[in-house]
Amino acid sequence: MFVLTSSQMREIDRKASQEIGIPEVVLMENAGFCVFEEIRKDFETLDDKNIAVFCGKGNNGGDGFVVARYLAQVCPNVKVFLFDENVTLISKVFLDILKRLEVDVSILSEELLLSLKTQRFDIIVDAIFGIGLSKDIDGLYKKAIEYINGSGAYVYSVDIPSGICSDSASVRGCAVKANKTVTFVYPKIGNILYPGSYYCGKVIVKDIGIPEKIIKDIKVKILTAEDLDISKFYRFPDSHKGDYGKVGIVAGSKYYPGAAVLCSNAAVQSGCGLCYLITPQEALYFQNLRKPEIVVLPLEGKEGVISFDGFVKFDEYLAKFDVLGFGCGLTKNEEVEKILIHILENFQIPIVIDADGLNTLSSSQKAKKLLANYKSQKVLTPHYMEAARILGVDVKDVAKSPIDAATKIASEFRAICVLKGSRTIITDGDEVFINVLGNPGMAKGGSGDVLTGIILSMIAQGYSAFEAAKLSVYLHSLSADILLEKKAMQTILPSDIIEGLDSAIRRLIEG
Ligand SMILES: NC(=O)C1=CN([C@@H]2O[C@H](COP(=O)(O)OP(=O)(O)OC[C@H]3O[C@@H](n4cnc5c(N)ncnc54)[C@H](O)[C@@H]3O)[C@@H](O)[C@H]2O)[C@@H](O)CC1
Ligand SMILES: Nc1ncnc2c1ncn2[C@@H]1O[C@H](COP(=O)(O)OP(=O)(O)O)[C@@H](O)[C@H]1O
Ligand SMILES: [K+]
Repeated sequence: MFVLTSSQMREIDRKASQEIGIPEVVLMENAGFCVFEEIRKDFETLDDKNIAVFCGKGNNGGDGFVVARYLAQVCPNVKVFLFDENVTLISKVFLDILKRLEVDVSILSEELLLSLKTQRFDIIVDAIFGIGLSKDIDGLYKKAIEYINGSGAYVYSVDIPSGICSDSASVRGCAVKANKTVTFVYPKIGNILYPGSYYCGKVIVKDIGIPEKIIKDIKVKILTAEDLDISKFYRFPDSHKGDYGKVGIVAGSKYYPGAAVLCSNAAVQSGCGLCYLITPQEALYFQNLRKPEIVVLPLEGKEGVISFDGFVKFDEYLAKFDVLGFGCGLTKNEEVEKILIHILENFQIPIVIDADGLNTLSSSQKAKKLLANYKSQKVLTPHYMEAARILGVDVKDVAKSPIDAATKIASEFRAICVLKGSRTIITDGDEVFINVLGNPGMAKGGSGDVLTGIILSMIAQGYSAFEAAKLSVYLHSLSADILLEKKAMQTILPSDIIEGLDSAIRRLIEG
C-alpha cells in the first residue's frame, strides 16, 4: 500500500478534477460519506447519541459538513462548531446545505467552548485541519483540541488528526488524539510514522473514487507480505548446506560478547547453510548460549577487542563467505577502523554493517569513501542515533524526517539502508518501504543484532540485499508480534525473537 505526502495527495486531487473531470465537490461528498459510514458501522444506533463536529475553514472542514449532514439524518443531536465562517468555495456548498437543512451550526468562541464543558458528547468528529496544516496550533484552535482530548468522547479524525503534520508525522503544538482516523485514497506519512500514528488510533483507508491510473510515481509503501519474495524458502529435496550459503560474522568483544552470540544465533536460526563467527578469544568466556551449529574462529585480540594482526589471518576464510556481517559488539577503536578499511580495500563480498561498524564508518572519511565505491552489495542498519552520526546531523533531524535520512544514507553509499526504529524504513535510495509490524517489546539491547543475523542469512540464501532487508525486517517484527500473543512486552527478549522465527517463517509461508 502506498503512503503519500501532502503534495502528492494534492497532485492526485488536481489530476482527478482538472484532467479527468471529477468535480471536487464529488470527492468531498465521497470523503464525508466514507467517514459517516465508518461511524454508523461502529455504533448499533446513533439516534440516542450526542455528536459534535468541529470544522475548520479549509476543505477538511468541508468534509466535516458532509459528515454532519449524514449524521443529522439519523441523529437529532448533532452540533456543528465552526471556527471561521469564511470557508473555501467547495466547503461553502456543503455549509449552505447544512444551513438550509437547519442543522445546528455555531461559530466557536472562547465562551461557547467554556459552556461546552458542562455538556457531554458521545462522539466528536475532528474536521479542523487535514493536509493543509501550515503552522503550529495556538489560540482557540489549541483550546478546542484540548477540549476534544479531555471530553471522553469517541473521536474520529477526518484524514489526519488536527495538529499532526501529514508529511513528517510530528505534532505541531498540540494534536487531537483520535480513536479512529478515516483517511482517503492512501494513508499519508503522518498516519503511519510516529508520533502521528499514535494520535490516529486505528487508521481506516477509504476509496473516494479517484481512478487508480492517475496515481503514479509513488515511491513510499507500507511493507506487507505481498512485497516479499519467499520463493527461496522452498528447499529442493536433494539440496545440501552449500546451497544455502556461508555467512561470516565479525562481531563481539570482551565488553559485548552477547552481541556476537545473538547475531550468529539469528543467522543459523533463519536458514543459512553455514555460519562462521570471527570473534576475539576474550569474548568466548560468555558463549555458552551460542548455538553449536556456529563455527567459531577465535581471533587474537588486543585488550579484549579484535586486532588487525589477528584478523588478517582469516583473509582466506573471508574470500569464501557469501556475505559478511561487521560490527555487532566490536566496540570502536583504531584497530576496528583498520580492519574495516582492509575489508573494503581487499574484498568484494556482500557486506552488512551494523552498530560499531557504523560508528567506525561515521568517523572515518577513508572508510566512507571506500564504502561508497565498494563493488558489492551493501546493507547499513543504523538506528536513529547511528544515522545521525553517519550524516553528521542531530538525531532530532533524523527523527523529523526519517525517510529523507534513510534515503540520503542509501544514496551516499549506494547501499540498502535499514533505518531502525518503531517504524523501520528500508530503502535503496529510490523505493522506500515502511515496516508497520513490531512492538515496544523489541526495544531492548540485542534486538538489532538479531536483525543483522537474519539479513545476513537471507543474503547467504540467495536474496538480493534489498529483498533480504525487507524480508528480515518483516520476519523480525512478525516474530515479536507472535510472541506478544503469549508474552508480556517486558519479558520478550531478543533471544526469544530468534526462537520465534520458526512461527514467523511458517506464518509467512502459510499466508
Ligand atoms: N479535492 C480535494 O482537495 C479533497 C480534499 N479533501 C479534504 O481537504 C483537506 C485539505 O484541505 P485544505 O487544503 O483546505 O486544508 P485544511 O482544511 O487542512 O486546512 C487549511 C486551512 O487551515 C488554515 N490553517 C492551517 N494551519 C493553521 C493553523 N495552525 N492555525 C490556524 N489556521 C490554519 C489555512 O490557512 C487554511 O485556511 C484534506 O485533508 C481532506 O480532508 C477531501 O475532501 C477529499 C478531496
Ligand atoms: N517500539 C518499537 N516498536 C517496534 N520495533 C522496535 C521498537 N523499538 C525497537 N524496535 C526494533 O528493535 C530493534 C532495535 O535495534 P537496535 O536499536 O540496533 O538495538 P541493539 O543495537 O541494542 O540491538 C530494531 O530492529 C527496531 O526496529
Ligand atoms: K482532521
